[in-house]
Amino acid sequence: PVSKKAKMRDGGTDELDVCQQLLGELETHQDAWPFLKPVNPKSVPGYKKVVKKPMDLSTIREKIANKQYSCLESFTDDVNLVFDNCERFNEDDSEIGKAGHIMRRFFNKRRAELLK
Ligand SMILES: CO[C@H](O)CCc1ccc(O)cc1
Repeated sequence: PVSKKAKMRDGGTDELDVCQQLLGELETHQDAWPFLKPVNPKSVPGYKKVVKKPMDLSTIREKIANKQYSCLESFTDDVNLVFDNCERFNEDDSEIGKAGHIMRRFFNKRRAELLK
């Protein structure tokens, strides 16, 4: 049987490449500014209580570097967590709320394009 290792990249783009490509595009998007670094719970009243699992793009970058994602799905779960947290804490028509919706739509579109 094909070993797990043997399934690894053969010059083709494996799932890790897709994660790194998508993360790079999210980090450089003009509306990424609310999501680049962890929210400082000391500077945002209520955030620590409301948002049970904080997540941001720099933490996702670190998790990729530490090989903490087993597949594109586990990476996608963390990206969605960023935008789900944003919806919980921000009105849809606020500056940050609007940025979250734009970024989520962009991610879903680019992920579909890269997987085609
Ligand atoms: C991704 O940003 C977080 O949802 C925090 C948003 C926020 C930060 C400070 C404020 O005064 C209001 C909202």
